[in-house]
Amino acid sequence: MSASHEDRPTTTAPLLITGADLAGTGAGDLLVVDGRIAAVGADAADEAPSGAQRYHAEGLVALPGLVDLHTHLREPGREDAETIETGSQAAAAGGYTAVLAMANTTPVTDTAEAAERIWDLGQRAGYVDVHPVGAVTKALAGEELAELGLMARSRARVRVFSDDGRCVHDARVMRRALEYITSFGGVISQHSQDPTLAGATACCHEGELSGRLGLPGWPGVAEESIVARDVMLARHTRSRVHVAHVSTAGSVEVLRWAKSQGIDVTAEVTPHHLLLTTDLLSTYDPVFKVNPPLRPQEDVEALREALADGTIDIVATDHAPHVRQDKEHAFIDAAFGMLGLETALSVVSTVMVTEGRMTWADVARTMSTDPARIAGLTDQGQGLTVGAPANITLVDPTRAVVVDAAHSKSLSRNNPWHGRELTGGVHLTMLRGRVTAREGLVWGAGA
Ligand SMILES: NC(=O)N[C@@H](CC(=O)O)C(=O)O
Ligand SMILES: [Zn+2]
Ligand SMILES: [Zn+2]
Repeated sequence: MSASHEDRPTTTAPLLITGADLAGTGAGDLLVVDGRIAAVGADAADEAPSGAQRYHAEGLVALPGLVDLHTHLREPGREDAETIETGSQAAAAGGYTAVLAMANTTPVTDTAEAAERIWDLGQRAGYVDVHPVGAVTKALAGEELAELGLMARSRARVRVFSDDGRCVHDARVMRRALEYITSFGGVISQHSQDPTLAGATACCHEGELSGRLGLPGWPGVAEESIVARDVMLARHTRSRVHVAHVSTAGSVEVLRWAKSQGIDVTAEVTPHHLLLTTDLLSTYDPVFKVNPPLRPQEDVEALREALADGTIDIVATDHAPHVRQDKEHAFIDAAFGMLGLETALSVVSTVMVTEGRMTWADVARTMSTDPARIAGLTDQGQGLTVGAPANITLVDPTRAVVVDAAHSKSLSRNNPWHGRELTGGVHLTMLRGRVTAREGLVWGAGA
């Protein structure tokens, strides 16, 4: 839980963060005054008022606060698995300053009131900004459009709409939704899974292994055919679609083509699809059961390449907490989903930066600025620039991290990274100049 005030750098006074690598552009200083970045780079120290505190960040990387476009917080309805408070704590500990909370709660976030309540609870907790994602269809039933316009015009300013957990399968409904959101610059985030090709029981990549394990398969084409359909619908409607949790090389090919045609499509990949493969299922451990399923190494390689070359725009966690009673079942009956907020940066650091596929500037783009831009956020993702809100994440790029599921801020323990050694970890997170996390301790609005 939270710690005493003494452990927390006070930030009411101006703060000079010295010597950090500024998002991969070289070492410099950051001056934070009144919750904003007041100066950046070599002259920041000259501009610091005499009373400014110093925070020595030599050897660390400073990133703009991370933004997660795909989080499940389970409140309202399943507060035994996660609450807005605990999920926000996990997010802050993981270097995030904003998350988008998916709509598949009970009840579903399909009204302006429901969306405003989530935003308010997030602000009250005060660890990260919690932006509600609005449902595309009422109760995620896939039939009638939800109150998209009312949610957009509400205090919650909803811009991202998704039936995530379910695919908007009816092409006519998807078309209507895409048409509707153009009036306020929204985006539909699609869970691409054709339920007629991969139904509710499909729980494993369809291939040699699914046959051997006797588990119902989920073929890549169930994803790829929806991605292909949706980019054509986006072109037809001159609207904007975002592909959630891309998992196959075939989807990457479709995205590459769609982007070459100027179609307004963006896409995300999860940390688990960048590192874990389907053969982990040979033990039937349900912690590795997720939608879409873990895929073979060829797909993982294609996803890494696509993230590095920009075909896949961003990394999103799909943090999906589940209680033991829902997860610790025979594989076929267990819930889909795995935790991700606290480990995402370490996984990306390990797979993409340490192994030379991306720079820290790419991490800033794929985990902060671009997710914020896709979500239409106005108070996040401006980068480390003068005048921007001081949303800053300090990363120790060489730290050896051994993941321990027991030390999570999440209420749930379905952590597929338990026991793994990763390179690079979050040192400190700051939201509008206020430290929200440092070395695993977290502080909210009330601290
Ligand atoms: N990813 C998952 O396996 N599960 C998600 C839903 C989803 O993202 O499809 C959940 O809500 O648990
Ligand atoms: Zn999904
Ligand atoms: Zn999801």
